[in-house]
Amino acid sequence: MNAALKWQSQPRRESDAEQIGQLASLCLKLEVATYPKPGLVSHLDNGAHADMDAALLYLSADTLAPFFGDLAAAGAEGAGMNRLRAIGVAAERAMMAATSGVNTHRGAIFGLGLLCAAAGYRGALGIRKSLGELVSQRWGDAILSGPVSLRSHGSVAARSHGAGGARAEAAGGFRSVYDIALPALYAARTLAPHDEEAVRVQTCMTLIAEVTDTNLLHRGGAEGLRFAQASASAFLATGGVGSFRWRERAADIHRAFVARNLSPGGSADLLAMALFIDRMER
Ligand SMILES: CC(C)(COP(=O)(O)OP(=O)(O)OC[C@H]1O[C@@H](n2cnc3c(N)ncnc32)[C@H](O[C@H]2O[C@H](COP(=O)(O)OP(=O)(O)OP(=O)(O)O)[C@@H](O)[C@H]2O)[C@@H]1O)[C@@H](O)C(=O)NCCC(=O)NCCS
Ligand SMILES: Nc1ncnc2[nH]cnc12
Repeated sequence: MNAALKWQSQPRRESDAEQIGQLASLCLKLEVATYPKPGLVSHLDNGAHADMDAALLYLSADTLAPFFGDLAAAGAEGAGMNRLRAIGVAAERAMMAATSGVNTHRGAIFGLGLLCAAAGYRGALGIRKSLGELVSQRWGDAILSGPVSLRSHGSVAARSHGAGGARAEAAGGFRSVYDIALPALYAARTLAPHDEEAVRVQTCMTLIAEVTDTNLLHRGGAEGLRFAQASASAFLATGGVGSFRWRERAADIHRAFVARNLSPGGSADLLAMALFIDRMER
């Protein structure tokens, strides 16, 4: 792995907004520096994306670091959802300007941004609750009653298929991260000790197998989502990253997603959020 992507020191005081922002940005980069992730962009190829590559995702992650810091600072000051939303919208605008209009991290700005706000809030109050629980308790109602874009790919897919997407995930306290991703990540550290990239692949596959990812619905409909979930489940059922030649099998699945133009962008975001929570709640 690139030396620049190694963990720096953990935020010393959880209220240190700038460090929280840097950590969030680093988690986005670690997600990118993970191969094979089915259909997704990595440092090795662009997956099912004609308009994105790893350099663009790293640039996007760098652009977002100060906004994540601002969200942590706002959380520490007890900000309500309106203020967080204004910072989130400014971050989306900065991302679009930096990427010349490519949606690299809209979902991650939302989820990771709320977790940064919760980290700031938790540090300021000096309490020990989980970040997901804090997001749900402090901002959950406002997240669900806030404005919804009727035209976004996600909201169209959500309406057609009854999926909750990024909003329901956050309002519910990120159950996909706490109940799916983190247990997979901890178990993978036993399956593949000393190989954090393998740990991230196993966590990503587990998320794809279990989450209703609105990007998969948008690109492949219900059939695309079923194919993606079945492929990831089969990888896990035959030993995942603990099995012989797992890299080849994961790369085969990656190619099958690319051939079908499937990309689980929501699962990529949830992987980055799991890495963030793993560091912050250790
Ligand atoms: C709440 C918003 C995020 C609006 O969301 P939207 O209405 O679009 O609804 P969702 O589908 O729910 O999700 C948006 C993004 O979240 C990621 N995602 C998908 N499924 C899930 C899930 N189950 N749980 C959590 N997160 C999920 C996903 O983002 C990633 O994929 C994007 C790239 O994918 P790509 O395939 O390129 O997609 P497109 O560009 O759409 O299509 P193509 O043209 O390429 O085919 C990338 O963004 C990843 O991050 C979903 O896309 C939000 O916008 C909002 O309300 N914002 C306001 C700001 C705010 O309130 N902030 C709060 C404080 S920070
Ligand atoms: N690695 C990745 N590939 C494609 N879309 C993404 N959105 C967030 N991370 C992504």
